[in-house]
Amino acid sequence: ILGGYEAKPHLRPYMASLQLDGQHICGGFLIAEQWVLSAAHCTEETDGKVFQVLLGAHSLTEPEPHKRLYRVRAQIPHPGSNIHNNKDDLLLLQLEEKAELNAHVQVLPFQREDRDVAADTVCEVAGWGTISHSGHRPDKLYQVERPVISRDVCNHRTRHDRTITEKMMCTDSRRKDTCKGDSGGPLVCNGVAEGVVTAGSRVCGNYKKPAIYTRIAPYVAWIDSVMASAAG
Ligand SMILES: NCc1cccc(Nc2n[nH]c3ncnc(Nc4cccc(O)c4)c23)c1
Repeated sequence: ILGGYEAKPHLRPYMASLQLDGQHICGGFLIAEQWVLSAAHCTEETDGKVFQVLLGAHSLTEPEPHKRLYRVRAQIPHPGSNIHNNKDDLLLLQLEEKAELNAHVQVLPFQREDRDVAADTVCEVAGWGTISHSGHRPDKLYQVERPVISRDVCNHRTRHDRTITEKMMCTDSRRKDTCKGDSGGPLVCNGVAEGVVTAGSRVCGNYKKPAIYTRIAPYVAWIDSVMASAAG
């Protein structure tokens, strides 16, 4: 997160850190007791290794009550996701067991109605991604508020030039923005997850490249079917 600030500990109890060998790779969030939603691109440089999911954390390294690392039973990328574009950039992770819910570990509701969030709506995004252009990785969760920008503005030829589909949304990226390691985290508008951070052009903090999110509502059928099929 660039231009943001340290989050108040445990006020975002749905936040997940997707880790490999103890290192934070991507964000994610708890959508059900045994399910985390993240971004498919997060599996790109993992050469087939399976993530572990840290829940209940504020600090990545310090011991904290209710902080717990979960093994992952299955990682299911959306069938339409691919390395060449940002389409269908979603990843479902089934935890080895149901997460123990408490004050620090909670599910975040996601938007089920497929309707665009109005431009200028101020939403929040949090993550353990880099907090400087030099790539400084924070130990604590950071967050920032960002206004939604319309798809037409985001698709302008000087911005993302018609690559933003109706299954994506954008927020202003002037100074305050998502960055490396924030992918997979939720864009929360009025307490509801509306989008999932995708890296897009990978640029951070440049107003010419607004932040891009995969909208969740268009994927409700896929999410529900995967969770139902693997249930039990
Ligand atoms: N703002 C959109 C967005 C969301 C999520 C991730 C990303 N960026 C990145 N995703 N993956 C990356 N691998 C290497 N470098 C990256 N960006 C980077 C790193 C240092 C300085 C800087 O100006 C940009 C990214 C960008």
